[in-house]
Amino acid sequence: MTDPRFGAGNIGPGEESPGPVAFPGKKASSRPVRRPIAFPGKTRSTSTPSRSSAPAASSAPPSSAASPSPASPSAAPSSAADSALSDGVDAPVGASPPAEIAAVAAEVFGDRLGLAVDYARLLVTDGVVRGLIGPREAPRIWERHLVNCAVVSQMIPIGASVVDVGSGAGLPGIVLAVARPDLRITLVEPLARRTAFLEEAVSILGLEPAVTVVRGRAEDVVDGPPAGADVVTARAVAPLDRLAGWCLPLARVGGRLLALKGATAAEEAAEHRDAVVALGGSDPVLRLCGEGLIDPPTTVLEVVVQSRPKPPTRVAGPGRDAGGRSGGRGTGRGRSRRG
Ligand SMILES: C[S@@+](CC[C@H](N)C(=O)[O-])C[C@H]1O[C@@H](n2cnc3c(N)ncnc32)[C@H](O)[C@@H]1O
Repeated sequence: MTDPRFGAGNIGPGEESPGPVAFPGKKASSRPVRRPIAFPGKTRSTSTPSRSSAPAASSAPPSSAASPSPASPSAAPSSAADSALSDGVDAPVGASPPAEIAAVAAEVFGDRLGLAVDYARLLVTDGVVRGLIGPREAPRIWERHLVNCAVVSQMIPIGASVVDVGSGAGLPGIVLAVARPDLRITLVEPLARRTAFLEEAVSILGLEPAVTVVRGRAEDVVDGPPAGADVVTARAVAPLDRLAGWCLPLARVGGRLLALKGATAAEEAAEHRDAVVALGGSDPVLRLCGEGLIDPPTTVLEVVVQSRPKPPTRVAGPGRDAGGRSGGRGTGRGRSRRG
């Protein structure tokens, strides 16, 4: 079944090679790029909220905390953006999409824009207060984080199961869950302080039961519920070789790792190609997401699982058993780790 929001060209999770998924009103723009890419300087100005008061300092829940209220499905994107922008004048910096990115935010989040606003508000209030997001990120939360992550949704088939490794404050996992209610998403994060925030965010935003939070390291949860995923995502977690060692075992054969990378992605792909292939992955392919929407587009290294990867190598040491496990069976709930 296809979701009209993401274009008729989308395929089901059982198929091997995903066609790019179009955003409403956009033709699909993801394409393989096998050479290093020159990244142009940003032409969009970093976001200056059109309305703001003081820097985020409140831990107040979002306006629609108990029952998120996405913009009306019938509303046109521009209407949704206008509605999101029409919060009270005391809205914290970054809570609403700044004017220069409002139309793009409306396009990528569609009728879930209101929910995205609720999540942005959580990030720039609680997320900043609790040290999960740097205060300097608040004014650019939409451009650098929310939209930047949401455009990766064009590479994820309808109804897919997704594991987001190293979610931190929910990037890209919660963003994808907000943009794509058809996905089943497991957020894997080892640090207690972060999983506490993730669990609260999932509850506040009403993302259950589609989103599950698992506390643990990716290499330790491989025998648990996240395994066998259609797609594994990771952003700013580790170099590609290490990431492949952790993430490929979490995906089914034919499933994919989507590693959100920066400007040196092509070099990283070349450097770690042999290690990735030795782990059972394909040649990494560099893809650009959100072309025509954001500048620069989001850079993703895509690795398809070709054969069942060997279990991750674990090193015995303090706090780890002979198999290298850091304890428990992966969910890690209840164990005390530095958060
Ligand atoms: C730099 S943060 C990035 C967080 C988020 N993905 C983002 O883009 O904002 C890296 C995250 O990876 C987590 N992490 C580190 N090693 C991990 C592992 N082996 N398995 C799962 N998560 C891990 C860290 O706890 C941290 O939350």
